[in-house]
Amino acid sequence: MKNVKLDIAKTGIEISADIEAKAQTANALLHSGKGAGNDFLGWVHLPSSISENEIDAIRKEAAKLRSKADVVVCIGIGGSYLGAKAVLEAMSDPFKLLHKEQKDPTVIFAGQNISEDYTAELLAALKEHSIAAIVISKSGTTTEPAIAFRLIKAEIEKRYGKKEAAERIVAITDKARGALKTLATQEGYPTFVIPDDVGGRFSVLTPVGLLPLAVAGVDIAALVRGAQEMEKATAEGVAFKENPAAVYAAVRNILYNGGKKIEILGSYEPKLQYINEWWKQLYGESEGKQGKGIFPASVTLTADLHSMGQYIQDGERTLFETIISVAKPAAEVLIEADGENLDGLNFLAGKRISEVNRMAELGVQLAHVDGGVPNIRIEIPEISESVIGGLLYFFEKACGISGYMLGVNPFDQPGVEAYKKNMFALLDKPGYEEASKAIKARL
Ligand SMILES: O=P(O)(O)OC[C@H]1OC(O)[C@H](O)[C@@H](O)[C@@H]1O
Repeated sequence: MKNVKLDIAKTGIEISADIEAKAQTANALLHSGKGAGNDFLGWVHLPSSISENEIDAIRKEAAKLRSKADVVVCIGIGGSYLGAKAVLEAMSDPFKLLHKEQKDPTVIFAGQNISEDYTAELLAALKEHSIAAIVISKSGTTTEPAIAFRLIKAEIEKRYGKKEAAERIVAITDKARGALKTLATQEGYPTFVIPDDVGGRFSVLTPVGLLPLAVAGVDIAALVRGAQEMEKATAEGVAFKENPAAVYAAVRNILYNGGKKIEILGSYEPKLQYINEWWKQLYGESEGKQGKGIFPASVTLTADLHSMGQYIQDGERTLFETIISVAKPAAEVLIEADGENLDGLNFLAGKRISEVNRMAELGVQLAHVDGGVPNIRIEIPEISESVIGGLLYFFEKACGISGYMLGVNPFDQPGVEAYKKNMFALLDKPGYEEASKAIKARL
């Protein structure tokens, strides 16, 4: 697959016929729909099922928000946040806001925490801008985004009136259930549906990811195109060695069973930092259950070599590393010669920054391998919408395969409820009276 080249040579692993067969069976199970959690397999064929009309409808709504607001607040958490955030960061100039001219509205995020300071500073900054909001929640009942939306909705209504608020707020939620659906219907907000059979962490290629990205000026058709190509490249019937998702899942499985319990995803391109965060939810919620699962961690390089490098090189040998390696930077910056050479860097004169970055990457790879950290390399040709779309689907497909190989249902997240019950009990939510008494006694 040209957009995702998987190199497992530095893991030192030979994949046995048995593991290969297990990976192929797991992939076939995703396609047959006979495995655990099979009511959440809508993402498998999602890319190829997105129609031009759907893309057009999303673009149309995005154009409306773009025309009305210079800041669009995107409210959501977990799978209703991380996909859009990840792609937006990957596709954005990190210094965009320093430019005097802004051609696209700024998409910012809320509802991904319950920090009073974050909320206060956000509301204060919004005062200086025309605003709109996209509120996203599959269940329609998640506390963090609901609180943020209550405040942003009030701000929009106060400024523009209720009628205009319905032109500036878009809801993305379940087709029928949940408080957000009821509210959106009552207030007359335009609404996009998150399909029943697509779980939050697999929803980046639904309006959940696509609408905020279209508002920000990201080419969503290219994103989807890249995912469609990857859907084909990882389909059932593709030979194991040709299917990067199956190979990645198989190698992870072997490493895990050999005692490597922590996977560190990293990249030498800081723009990909939130791809790591999106990936952590995808793999953490899908695999971390029944006392099992690789713990997904991440680093941004080379920054974290100066903080986590020591541990990775020399700490507990329970780690392996997966590096997303970008073959071609979009820009070119040369290191110049300096007459005085006081910093001693003239040996780098005439080289591109990316050459130094590449040598850092290759040097680190060998050092970590020598230190007992197997290294998986995922090479992508560039950071573009279609490549990122392919990368997202690659990780999703590999996650489904990997979860089935591990023997868990990769599509539920029962463990997430425990903290919610405690929080509601502590906040005296109606219906939690008994739990409230019990938990307060434990404080
Ligand atoms: O989209 P929502 O229903 O608001 O859910 C947002 C997030 O909340 C959770 O508690 C789940 O663990 C996540 O899987 C989900 O993505």
